[in-house]
Amino acid sequence: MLPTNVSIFEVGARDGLQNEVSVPTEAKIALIEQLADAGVKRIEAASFVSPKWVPQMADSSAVLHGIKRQQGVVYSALTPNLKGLELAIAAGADEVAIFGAASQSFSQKNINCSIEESIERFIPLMDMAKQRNIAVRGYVSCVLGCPYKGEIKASEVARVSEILYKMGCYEISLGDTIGIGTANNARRMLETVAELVPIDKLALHFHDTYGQALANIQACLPTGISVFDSSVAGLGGCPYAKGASGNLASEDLIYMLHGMGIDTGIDLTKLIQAGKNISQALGRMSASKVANALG
Ligand SMILES: CC(C)(COP(=O)([O-])OP(=O)([O-])OC[C@H]1O[C@@H](n2cnc3c(N)ncnc32)[C@H](O)[C@@H]1OP(=O)([O-])[O-])[C@@H](O)C(=O)NCCC(=O)NCCSC(=O)C[C@@](C)(O)CC(=O)[O-]
Repeated sequence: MLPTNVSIFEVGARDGLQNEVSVPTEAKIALIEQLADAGVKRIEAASFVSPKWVPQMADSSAVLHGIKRQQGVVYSALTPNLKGLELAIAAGADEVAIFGAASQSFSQKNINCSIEESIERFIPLMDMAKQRNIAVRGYVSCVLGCPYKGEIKASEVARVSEILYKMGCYEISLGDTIGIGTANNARRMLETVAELVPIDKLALHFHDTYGQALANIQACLPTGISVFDSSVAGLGGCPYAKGASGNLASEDLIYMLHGMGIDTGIDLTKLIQAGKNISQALGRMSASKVANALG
């Protein structure tokens, strides 16, 4: 059975803008406020990682301090370690996310340590988050393939996901970092992970590099999965996955879901405008087909 409503986790301001030319802090703040105005309830707004690694996110504290917050909206931030968590708390993040990978090579390139070392690094972060009552989301990258290693076993994705879940992450977002998956293997991977982590604790985070993200989501919907990450205007990519395009465009996802009678609580017209505004600030066309067709 298909869900009647789903939750959209908007990652454009983080996953999107981390891989675009730097945009002014004011433009990031305007984007986040416009997303909230469009009815988006979960917004990844910042990333407290090393500014040497990802300079585009160096103004994360100013972004979180600068936004006018809307009640009922959760503003989240990426945190790779304890230092990141401390900075995120000081900036007023409502929740944070840790990020691991199902590929050793990607883990090394992205966070400079092995999968096992990353888990060790997350332990004090999880302890402090618990003490401070901050919810933690977990990402697993490379769930359908790795830019360095190639094929990734679904059993490895399930293993890492279960570890993050058991450590206390309230939700595990499964990242097809390079957008390489196709419908049948996306569904098989999800079903394998769901043997170890309840389906209502999982989210899908599909990049659209090969134009497969919508088809993959549609193939996964009958499993009962109901949380999807997407990026307004299809912003972004991943700095440690060369050639990866942005996440699935939120406008395209919402158009499809509404067309299927699945509610998201998001005003598509306002969302398209938010996407147009940030695309303009970046000096490029939106990567959303729906935004371009309706605009
Ligand atoms: C994890 C580290 C920090 C390890 O980096 P490292 O160099 O191994 O760490 P370190 O502990 O030796 O620290 C090096 C320097 O960074 C500083 N530092 C250390 N931590 C922080 C922090 N939190 N905030 C600010 N500064 C920090 C630290 O203070 C030190 O500064 P220095 O003494 O040289 O001046 C680094 O590898 C890093 O920042 N990586 C982040 C890479 C990244 O952001 N990737 C993109 C996000 S993941 C993604 O997009 C995938 C996802 C989630 O969307 C899902 C998908 O699509 O698959």
